[in-house]
Amino acid sequence: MTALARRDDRAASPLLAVEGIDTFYGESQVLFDVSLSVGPGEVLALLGPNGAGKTTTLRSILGLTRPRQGRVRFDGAEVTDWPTYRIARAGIGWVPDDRRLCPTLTVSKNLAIARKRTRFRPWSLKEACGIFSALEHLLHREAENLSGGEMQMAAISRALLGSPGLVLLDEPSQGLAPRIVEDVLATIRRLRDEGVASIVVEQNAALALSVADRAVVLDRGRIAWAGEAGRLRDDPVLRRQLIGT
Ligand SMILES: Nc1ncnc2c1ncn2[C@@H]1O[C@H](COP(=O)(O)OP(=O)(O)OP(=O)(O)O)[C@@H](O)[C@H]1O
Repeated sequence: MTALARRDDRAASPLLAVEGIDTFYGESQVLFDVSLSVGPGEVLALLGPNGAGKTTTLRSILGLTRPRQGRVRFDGAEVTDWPTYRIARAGIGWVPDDRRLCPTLTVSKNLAIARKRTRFRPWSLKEACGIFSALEHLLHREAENLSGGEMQMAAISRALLGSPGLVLLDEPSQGLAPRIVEDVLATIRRLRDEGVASIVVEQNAALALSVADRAVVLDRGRIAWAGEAGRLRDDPVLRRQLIGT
């Protein structure tokens, strides 16, 4: 296959395709035949009640909890069996719900070790500081001394410095002051404008739907609903039925 044909192939298929995955913790099945896709620059809200399987879906995409059935394809390659570091290097960034920075390293060091080159757009430290103006003043602080909001800024910036084509954000608004939540939403919109896709897992469905193009709702490990985010945004009855909010 020529390089041009490969590029055409990539353009025609979704950036990420999760196809019929079943994921287990030990003998306990948590995901049942879950499928979803995300196009380049698209924002997908992944919603559902507590324990529905949202984080497990992100973990399955990253190879942290490997699906037993089904496939995960990213950027034209099947990555289902790849180790997590290779999936990250292919261009998937992760902002976990507990942020997971190295506590004894400075923010600057945390960001430096995350820096990667992928085939996607690179992000500089200066650009990250442009998005989160407070970041510049935090660079020399140890991560363990940051507030929740500061940690979130650092965790999102770390994902950006990995040059992602897709960022997985797990509960990005959790515990944040409204002003920082606004910065996080603005970042997701900026990523979309730059062609970087996101999957946003949120307890706050209204918040995720305010930036999402499409939404998928999980219920007890199964897809309960999938469609345009605007439909859920504009239909509080349907939203209550599906998510309980
Ligand atoms: N490490 C684990 N070992 C065993 N079971 C787990 C583990 N992690 C999660 N589970 C179970 O898997 C199910 C799905 O959990 P998951 O965290 O994916 O849901 P979630 O939709 O992200 O929930 P929440 O919104 O509460 O974070 C739950 O029943 C949970 O108890």
